[in-house]
Amino acid sequence: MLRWLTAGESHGPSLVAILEGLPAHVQVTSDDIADALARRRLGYGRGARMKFEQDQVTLVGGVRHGRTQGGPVAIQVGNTEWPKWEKVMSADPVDLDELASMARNVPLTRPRPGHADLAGMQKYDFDDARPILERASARETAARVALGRVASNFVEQAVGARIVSHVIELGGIRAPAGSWPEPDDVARLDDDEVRCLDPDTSKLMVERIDQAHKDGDTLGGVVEVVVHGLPPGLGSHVHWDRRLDSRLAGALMGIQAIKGVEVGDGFEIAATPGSLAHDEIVPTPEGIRRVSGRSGGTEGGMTTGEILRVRAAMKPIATVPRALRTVDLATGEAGVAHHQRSDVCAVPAAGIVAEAMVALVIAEAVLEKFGGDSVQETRRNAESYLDHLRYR
Ligand SMILES: Cc1cc2nc3c(=O)[nH]c(=O)nc-3n(C[C@H](O)[C@H](O)[C@H](O)COP(=O)(O)O)c2cc1C
Ligand SMILES: C=C(O[C@@H]1CC(C(=O)O)=C[C@@H](OP(=O)(O)O)[C@H]1O)C(=O)O
Repeated sequence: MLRWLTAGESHGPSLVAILEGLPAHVQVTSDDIADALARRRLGYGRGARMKFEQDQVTLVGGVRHGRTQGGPVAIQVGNTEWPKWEKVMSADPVDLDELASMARNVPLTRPRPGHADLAGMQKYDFDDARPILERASARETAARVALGRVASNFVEQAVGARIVSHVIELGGIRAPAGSWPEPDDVARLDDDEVRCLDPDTSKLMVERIDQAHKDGDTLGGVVEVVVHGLPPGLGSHVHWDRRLDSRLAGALMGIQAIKGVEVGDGFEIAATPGSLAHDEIVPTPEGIRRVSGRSGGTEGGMTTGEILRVRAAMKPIATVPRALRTVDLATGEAGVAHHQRSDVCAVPAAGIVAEAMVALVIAEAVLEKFGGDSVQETRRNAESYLDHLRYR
């Protein structure tokens, strides 16, 4: 069983993440993880914080000389902004008079519609949104991306599968259907890119972000994760919680601000007649193949061996500069939501987080199917399964 956990706050000293259950000999370095984190930071539309804050990666357990050892992998992602927040976010008690005088510590009592502020304050009994937003913040996704990189190295080394993503919709602008990124399309973005494959659509998306920025507004969109090279038979039809599509949907929905998930052509398939909705199966010189990929590479909750494709819809950022109506919980009066700064759009970053979540789910499914205490054992088991497949 693969288990993982993250801890840490947005303005804390660091995030920490643990991945338990991975075989030995998975090759991974702190540079690999730093590279994945750099991909998450970039993309047009992110706020000022992405420019000055740095992620500092330390592999603190489970890896020796660039290979996992079979024990839990522990990763720390330090935050270079910590010194500015040391008092406000101190784990130990601090002088309350000094704290009260700090601008950074003004109690946040005007909860933002769309963020975790109000429900969290009600549930956890706080009169300040700070303790809620610190953990709700998508800063935590840096820890998931760090784990996702370890998981995707394992998946690639065990079964040869590669995970990539792209932006297919942003601010209501949709990329032309039908093109998917290739396994090597994992380059970092330039500052003015949105990770959409179509250059003309990219340009329109960037303009849309500029317009939203000018208007004091924020944007959402849709990302698609594509996995190349999976064997058939990961996941299972036999029980709801073993279906791979169900597990992928849960993992993607667990990303901050994701409000919808599709597998393959998802909702569009619901409006298509059955004669056109499914992926017909044909014999080819290379073996049994599907002529199309509408199902997104799963049937019966199992991978089909074709390209896996899942989508996640991200709502617009909740910290809207043109602030939304709320209630000031300190006075009970109507007011507008607190706002200091925010991303205008974080859809390209969400794609990288989605890759990480998919990597963790696939890594778990690979281990369930093939087992192995070393990555070479997993690989042998996977090769043997493929060699003995009755229908290929
Ligand atoms: C990569 C990424 C960056 C985000 N940046 C912001 C941000 O700058 N401001 C904001 O209000 N929400 C941001 N969010 C979304 C909030 O974290 C999210 O809306 C909040 O935690 C409430 O959770 P929910 O939207 O799932 O209900 C971001 C989400 C992601 C995935
Ligand atoms: C720090 C990150 O994202 C943050 C996620 C986030 C939120 O509310 O989710 C709000 C913003 O932080 P702040 O309110 O401090 O400007 C983002 O910058 C990150 O992705 O590393």
